[in-house]
Amino acid sequence: MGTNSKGETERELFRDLFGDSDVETAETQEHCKQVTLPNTFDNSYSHLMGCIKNVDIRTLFNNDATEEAREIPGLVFQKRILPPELSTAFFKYLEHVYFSETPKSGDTCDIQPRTNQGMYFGEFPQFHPFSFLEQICRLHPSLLPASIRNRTPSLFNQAIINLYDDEEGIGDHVDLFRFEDGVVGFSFGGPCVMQFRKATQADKLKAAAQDPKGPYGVSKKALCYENYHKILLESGDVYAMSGEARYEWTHGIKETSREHLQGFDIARARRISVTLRKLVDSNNGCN
Ligand SMILES: O=C(O)CCC(=O)C(=O)O
Ligand SMILES: [Fe+2]
Repeated sequence: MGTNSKGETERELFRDLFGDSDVETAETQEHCKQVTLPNTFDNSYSHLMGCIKNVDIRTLFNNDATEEAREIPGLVFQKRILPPELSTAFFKYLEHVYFSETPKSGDTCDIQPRTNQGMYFGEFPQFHPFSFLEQICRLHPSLLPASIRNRTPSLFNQAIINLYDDEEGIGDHVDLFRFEDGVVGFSFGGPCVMQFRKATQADKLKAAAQDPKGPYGVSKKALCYENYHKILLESGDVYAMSGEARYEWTHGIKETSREHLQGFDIARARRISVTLRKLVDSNNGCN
C-alpha cells in the first residue's frame, strides 16, 4: 500500500471514529509536522472492521444458546454470540483505544490513578464498532422486548467501557434511573461470574441518585445476600436486562481472582465490557 492510500485510509478511519473535525486537525497537523497516526490504532480498528464486514448478523443468533433466567424476568443472555476471532479483535481494539496507557493492577509503577472506564456519548456512527453491537441488539429476536428493540431514532446513545484486571469487580447495583429500560452488556477477554440479587429500597434510592442513608434508608441488618443468581460471562457473551431484571434486581461482579460456578474453576484475567444504554430524554418532562 502506497503512502497516499495509507494516509487516505487513516483519514477514513479517523472520520469513522471521531467525525470530521478530528480529521481536519490531523490533516492540518500533517502539513506542519508530519504527524503519523499510531499504527496499532489503525491495525486494531481495521482488523476489527475487517472481521465485522465478514459477519452476517442474523447468523449469530442461536435460540439454543439463548437463555432466560427463570427467576429474573427480563434477564436474557446468549453465550458466545460473537465468534472467537471477532471477540479477540474487539478486545484488542477496546484495550488500545481506551486503555493503552493503563498498566495492569498491581504494577508498581502505577502512580497515576488507573483509567478503568471509558465512555462514549451520542448515537453511534454507521461504521463504528458499537453500531455493530447495537445492530445485534436490534435484530436479535429475544434479547430485548420489541417495544425497546424498535425504539427510534437510536436504540442506545451511550456506551460505558469497563476494564477489570485480575481481582477487580463491581459492587451490586441497579443502573441509574437516568438510563432508560433495556441495558445490554458485551463481555470480552477473561471470564467472570455476574451475580444478581433482589434490589433493596437502598439500592433503588442509589439508582435514583438519592442518598440511601437518608430518611427512607434501609438498615444494613435487613440485608441478606445469600440467594444470588449467577451467570458465567465469557469472551463474546452478551446479556440483556429489561423490566424486572433492570429495575428490581441488582447486578455485580465479585472482587476475587478465582471463583467457582457449576463445577467450573474460573481464573480471572483482564476483562473489558461494553455496556450499551440510552439516556432518558430530559426534555420529555419525565425526570
Ligand atoms: O462489566 C459489566 O459487564 C457490568 C458493568 C456495569 O454493570 C455497569 O457499568 O453498570
Ligand atoms: Fe450496571
